[in-house]
Amino acid sequence: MTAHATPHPAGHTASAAAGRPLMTASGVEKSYRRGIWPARHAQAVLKGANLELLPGEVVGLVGENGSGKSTLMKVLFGELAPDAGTVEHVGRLGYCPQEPVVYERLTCDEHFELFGHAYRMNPADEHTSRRRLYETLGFTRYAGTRADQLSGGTLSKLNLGLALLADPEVLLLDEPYAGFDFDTYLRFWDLVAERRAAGRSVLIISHFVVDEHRFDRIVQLHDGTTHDRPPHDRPSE
Ligand SMILES: Nc1ncnc2c1ncn2[C@@H]1O[C@H](COP(=O)(O)OP(=O)(O)OP(=O)(O)O)[C@@H](O)[C@H]1O
Repeated sequence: MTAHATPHPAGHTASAAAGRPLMTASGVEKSYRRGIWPARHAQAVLKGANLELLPGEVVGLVGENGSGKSTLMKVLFGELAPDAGTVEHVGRLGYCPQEPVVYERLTCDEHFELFGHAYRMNPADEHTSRRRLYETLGFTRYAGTRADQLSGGTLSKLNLGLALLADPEVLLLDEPYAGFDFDTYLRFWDLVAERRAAGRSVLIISHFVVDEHRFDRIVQLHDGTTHDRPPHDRPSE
């Protein structure tokens, strides 16, 4: 369950109103141990990555396969501890991992109920949010279906819905729309636009150049460090 959210510390709204970053990562380093003895070695994936997410910003995280995008996102969410560096955030975090983390035997409704409890939402708010997510993402008819009987695309909708349930200040999405049909894909971007308008921050790992105009800013991960993508590398709109 912690794959999708963290509790809600006090004082989050004041910071968003002041326009201070909702998330700041500085000097993040992370290595993985690889191989078996005597060839065991550490592979440095992040070598001082920095990231700042401001209220109302939708930021794209790009980089070639294996550059460390998912690793950075896991560190931002707190699923992985960095070897060095700091990550701070304000308010609630929503996280949509690349591989859906769900309970096979629970229905979609039961997932929302469970996550609503974990977020300490009151049941009426949870129901309203759940209904809206079913409608927006188009999977109301699967409310009573168990996760192990869902198609890949519907599972992705549930994964995203759980990350959005509690209206998090910071939303971290790891390739969230890979399995979506075109209508859902467009509705996904409507949801993202709503979050921007509400002063929330969204970080999205994306491989699609055609989506780059939808971001306010693009951060590229290369050789373990983050770089702002220069405007001239962006496609014309
Ligand atoms: N748990 C792990 N143990 C060891 N190595 C790992 C682990 N997770 C990732 N790696 C390695 O770290 C590097 C970065 O992986 P990561 O998944 O963060 O990259 P990515 O940019 O998200 O890739 P992609 O675009 O293919 O999704 C890769 O070389 C990968 O093999």
